[in-house]
Amino acid sequence: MRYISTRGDAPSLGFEDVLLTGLATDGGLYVPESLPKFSLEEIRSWRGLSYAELAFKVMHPFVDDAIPADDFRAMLDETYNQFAHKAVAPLVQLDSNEWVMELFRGPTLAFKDFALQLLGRLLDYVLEKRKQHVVIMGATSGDTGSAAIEGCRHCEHVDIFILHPHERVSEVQRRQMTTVIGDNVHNIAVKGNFDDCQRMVKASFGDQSFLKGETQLVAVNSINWARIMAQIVYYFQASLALGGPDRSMAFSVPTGNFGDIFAGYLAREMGLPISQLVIATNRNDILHRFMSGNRYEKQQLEHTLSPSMDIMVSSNFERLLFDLHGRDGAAVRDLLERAQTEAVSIEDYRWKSARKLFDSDAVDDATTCEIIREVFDQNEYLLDPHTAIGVRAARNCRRDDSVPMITLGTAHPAKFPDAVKQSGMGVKPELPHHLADLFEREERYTVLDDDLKSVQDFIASHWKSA
Ligand SMILES: Cc1ncc(COP(=O)(O)O)c(C=O)c1O
Ligand SMILES: N[C@@H](CCOP(=O)(O)O)C(=O)O
Repeated sequence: MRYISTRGDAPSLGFEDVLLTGLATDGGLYVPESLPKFSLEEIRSWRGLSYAELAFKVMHPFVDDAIPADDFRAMLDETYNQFAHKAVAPLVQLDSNEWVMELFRGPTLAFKDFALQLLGRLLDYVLEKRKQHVVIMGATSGDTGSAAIEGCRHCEHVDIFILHPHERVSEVQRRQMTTVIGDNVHNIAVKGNFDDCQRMVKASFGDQSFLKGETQLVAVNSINWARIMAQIVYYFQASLALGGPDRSMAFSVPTGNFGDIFAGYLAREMGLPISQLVIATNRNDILHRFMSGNRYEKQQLEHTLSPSMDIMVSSNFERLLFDLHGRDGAAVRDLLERAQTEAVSIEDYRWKSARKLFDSDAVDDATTCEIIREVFDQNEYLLDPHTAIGVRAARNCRRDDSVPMITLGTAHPAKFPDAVKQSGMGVKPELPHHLADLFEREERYTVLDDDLKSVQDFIASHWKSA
């Protein structure tokens, strides 16, 4: 399997190199040159497989011969055996034909564990083979950071630097990152927002001279293809559990960086019958505005009760635009360069083809609280604010009641006790046992200005060999 850039002007890479990359040299994102396609018969034959076995079927074509099949299987077993539920991604029914897929049963309580616990193992494997050291640089609005740290903290050949927006993540999220004390773990609180953090990460991938050629950067954000690849699997899992592929499914996806929903789009392209994908955003609704009116226009980023989705520049939207433009990298580059400074649209027929599959909704904080209360009253089931946005959008956008509607439950409510409290809920979501003493643990992090040079100087002077 070869991977090509969405901007059409970077060398194609194999899986191992794509794993060790962030942005392509032309500033684009890597995507598979062609997607594996599965027949309904083949998908049907996967009924009854364990999550790890299913993950192997779905992901192996992407990994190809870069990792021997038995080694890859062992990594998948290890990764998904550490989840707290036997089903790994259990489904909870809210109403007739309405479901939440709980993606928060991994060690750091968010969907990021599905890819990042695997990514840590993949990196360890490849770096050990190459005897190579790398510096991981990632941006987080709260969840990627802790999952990446958990996934990579034991990697011998890695230093990990995670940038989070200072005072803009929940206290639980911050502590999940900053209480992991290790010589190779570095948390930076940036006086800015998530977009500022992500901008610095991308700029650093574009020019790595601050590392003086002594090591290289690797991405843990969903700009790294391996993240998207691992997130495709649970769409197959949910569908198979509810009668797929012999019936079509709809998914509602709490969306920020557009990685999770792009994985759903790929599952469909690979042959899984999906009739609807709902983009569920908070007030930072650039994607909803684009889907409703074909106008892609950045606005001021707002702080909401769903902080992990406080994102304006959704990296993976570029991967969808690439497909919408017939994989014309030059057209994508031109569009995104213009989008830096002005509102942009795409040709009507391209936009309409996106609209055939994607619906969208934007949910404000008051409505988020309302839906948390409503679902708790009806089902005695506590939603986190991100999942609540997904449930609300699912209900608003549903096209066909006979099609199962599955909302991706992207985080555990215990990560956001303040939002739960603001919803007027009398219940306090408990942290699971392994995090019960989180508030007593020592924290370590460095606060820096929103300044690229300060961040790069910090990294240059703190990675192991520096
Ligand atoms: C809890 C939660 N829900 C939803 C999202 C949005 O996912 P994506 O960025 O893949 O669109 C994120 C962060 O990305 C998240 O942490
Ligand atoms: N919500 C994310 C933001 C980063 O998204 P990613 O999927 O590209 O890593 C977070 O919690 O950090």
